[in-house]
Amino acid sequence: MHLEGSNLGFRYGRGAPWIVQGAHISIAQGEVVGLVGPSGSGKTTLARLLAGYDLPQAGRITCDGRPLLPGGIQPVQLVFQHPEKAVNPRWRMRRTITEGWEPDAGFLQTLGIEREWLDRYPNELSGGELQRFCVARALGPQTRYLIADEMTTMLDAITQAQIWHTVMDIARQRNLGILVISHESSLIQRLCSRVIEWP
Ligand SMILES: Nc1ncnc2c1ncn2[C@@H]1O[C@H](COP(=O)(O)OP(=O)(O)OP(=O)(O)O)[C@@H](O)[C@H]1O
Repeated sequence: MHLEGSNLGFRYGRGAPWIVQGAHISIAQGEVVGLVGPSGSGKTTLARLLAGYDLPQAGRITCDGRPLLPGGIQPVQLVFQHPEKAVNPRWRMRRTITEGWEPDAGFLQTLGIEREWLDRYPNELSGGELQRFCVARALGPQTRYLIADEMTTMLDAITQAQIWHTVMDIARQRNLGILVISHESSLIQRLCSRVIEWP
């Protein structure tokens, strides 16, 4: 069982330079893989392809042997650096969190989400509080692979450690594959059993 991209090619429009070209990547179920590389080299672009946000113009992506399907609940979930861009500002957090699945109180507690935050709007939460919701939302029962693109970069060290501790626990229990994209080499070393140098 793998999340796999083969011979991937992607560019932002015809005539634009190829950002991803001839790329192969494979993440096994249960594996935690780091992806490191210079700024602007296409890591987020690759993450978006692997999560089905954009379609590659060349190559193919499979998740546990099957192509990613548009719409519906996705087995590959992507969490970005900026949670405020990933939520609907007009929805209270209860609606955002239950859009894809209904985590119980115990699950929310493991991510340090307080019950009264559910009635707030995104702009009434700190970045770290909001990112906990984005992480919770991404960890529904259908999730097989998580792509963490600078997921905790903007958080303080304690919050970062708490979130990763919980995510790694859940990943172990459910045998999730994780791709960790980060410029923080200490984080990558701590979490990952394998590191891909990009491009
Ligand atoms: N929507 C877009 N339209 C056009 N070009 C884009 C778009 N998004 C990204 N790019 C360009 O694609 C290239 C790769 O960007 P990407 O965000 O994938 O890099 P990255 O490796 O994740 O960078 P960083 O480490 O700084 O986050 C950059 O040159 C960027 O300017």
